[in-house]
Amino acid sequence: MNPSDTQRKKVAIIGGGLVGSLNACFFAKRGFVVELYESRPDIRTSNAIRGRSINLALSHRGRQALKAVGMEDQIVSKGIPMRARRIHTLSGKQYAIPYGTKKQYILSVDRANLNKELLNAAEKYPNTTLYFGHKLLHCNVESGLLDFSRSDQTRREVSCDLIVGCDGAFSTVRKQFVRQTRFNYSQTYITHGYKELKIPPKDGDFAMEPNFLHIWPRNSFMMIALPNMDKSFTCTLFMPFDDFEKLTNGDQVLDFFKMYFPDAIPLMGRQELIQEYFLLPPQAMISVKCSSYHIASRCVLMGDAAHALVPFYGQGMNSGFEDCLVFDELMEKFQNDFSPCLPEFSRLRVPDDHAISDLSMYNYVEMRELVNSRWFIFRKKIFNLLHALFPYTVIPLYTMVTFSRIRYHEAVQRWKWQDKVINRGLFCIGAVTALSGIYLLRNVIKQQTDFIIKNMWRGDSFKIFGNVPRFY
Ligand SMILES: Cc1cc2nc3c(=O)[nH]c(=O)nc-3n(C[C@H](O)[C@H](O)[C@H](O)COP(=O)(O)OP(=O)(O)OC[C@H]3O[C@@H](n4cnc5c(N)ncnc54)[C@H](O)[C@@H]3O)c2cc1C
Ligand SMILES: COc1ccc2c(c1)CN(c1nc(C(=O)N(C)c3cc(Cl)c(F)cc3C(=O)O)c(Cl)s1)C2
Repeated sequence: MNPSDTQRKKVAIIGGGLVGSLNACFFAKRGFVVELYESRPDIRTSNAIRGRSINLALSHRGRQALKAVGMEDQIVSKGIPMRARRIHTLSGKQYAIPYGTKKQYILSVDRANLNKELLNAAEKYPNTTLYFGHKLLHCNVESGLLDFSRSDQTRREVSCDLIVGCDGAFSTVRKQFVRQTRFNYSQTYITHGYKELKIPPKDGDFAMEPNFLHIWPRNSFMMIALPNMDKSFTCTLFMPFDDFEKLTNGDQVLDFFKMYFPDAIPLMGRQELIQEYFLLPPQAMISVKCSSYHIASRCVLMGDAAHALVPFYGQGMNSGFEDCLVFDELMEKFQNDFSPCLPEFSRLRVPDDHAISDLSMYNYVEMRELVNSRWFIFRKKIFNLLHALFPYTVIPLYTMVTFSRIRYHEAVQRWKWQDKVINRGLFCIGAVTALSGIYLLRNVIKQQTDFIIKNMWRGDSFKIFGNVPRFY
């Protein structure tokens, strides 16, 4: 399709969150007429109480998408590198587990600032218009008609050539897919919730080492902390709702933190901890999977609207950003023709997003229960040793996920293959060791037996048992 055609095509992006605002940049850059509709007020001007300075981990996939619209340097410059995990043990001992080489680090970025910068970037394109206070009520995919309710309670109907649903985990656009034949959908609320707490700066500086993702793993629950540009940390406490419900007053919260996160109390401040803790109820986490992501050549889902992940791999935004990048790569391949592009996007992206969804759920278990088990730590050490010896053959799963654009489902396949080889290798090493031990033991027993028989025959019993007093 030639450029003039794109200028006649209108793309309606539903949702002005992280993925919707990035998508607006991609489509505007291609010359389409872009209209972005966001139900909330403009976060750049509204005096909405700046909630927690919620931050996110930005990694390679997300950075590549930002790079494609010329935003990577601008966003990275406002991120804080995290070069390793810093594990806080119950005893107060801390140790670091590097993410990899000096070049392999993730970035802690401020969610609200990232969203504002992407909206500003989208708005700079003359062919882009942003509408806030526009909540999509219904969309007719066949006709391309969109029905909005506006903040002044009036209605507005809009038509477009392509609907891009970036309206998050509880997507209204996705609701239109349910009536499509062979559309599969599943959602799971996990039994854990999360609360966000804050570690303020101490004497004008970070209260902990800044260039780390801090983790307090405690089996059935855990807490993590990411650094902010204002030298504070945003802590996220993940715990079963049942356990949150047991902490109903300040004393119980303090006793809980004294028991499990004693080093965090002086950093947070006792009163501030209690105040922050009861500011909001624990938030739920949902995993959404669906397929396919498109309807004909008229509608496509991206980001959490297509695949909301539990956050235990830090890939929700990164995978949503990669959705935008993959779609743009396909638009390039198919010269902006929606007809081949949309089905190919679903064919490529559904297996990958389902793979990272499963991985995130698997990690939800692994990070809590296995991280303290000796076998788990032993295998991690073996894996890291093999990776050091064979860096291009044995690659840790999180390295493929976080520091490459290896397709998510291919990373899982490779990890399963590596895991099988290592397990077999460990089994063989174990078996050889056991057999060698048995063989050596057999020889020793045989020698001892021969020695005993030979000397008993000759009556020299003390040689057999050393200077044992003779009672007979
Ligand atoms: C605790 C936690 C930690 C996380 N940490 C990370 C991390 O470290 N790294 C990472 O990559 N990801 C992380 N994520 C995931 C990340 O936050 C999401 O994947 C990302 O925000 C998804 O962006 P989105 O634009 O698809 O959806 P959203 O951010 O949900 O945006 C959807 C937008 O659509 C709007 N909208 C909804 N309905 C309508 C409608 N009917 N009409 C108009 N507008 C509508 C909403 O107002 C919203 O602005 C985390 C998530 C959680 C919960
Ligand atoms: C703001 O709220 C949140 C909430 C959860 C996360 C993040 C930000 C950022 N997250 C990242 N996870 C990985 C990862 O690959 N794994 C396996 C990990 C998984 C867990 Cl749960 C963890 F605690 C550490 C690692 C780790 O390896 O450091 C990254 Cl790499 S970044 C999880």
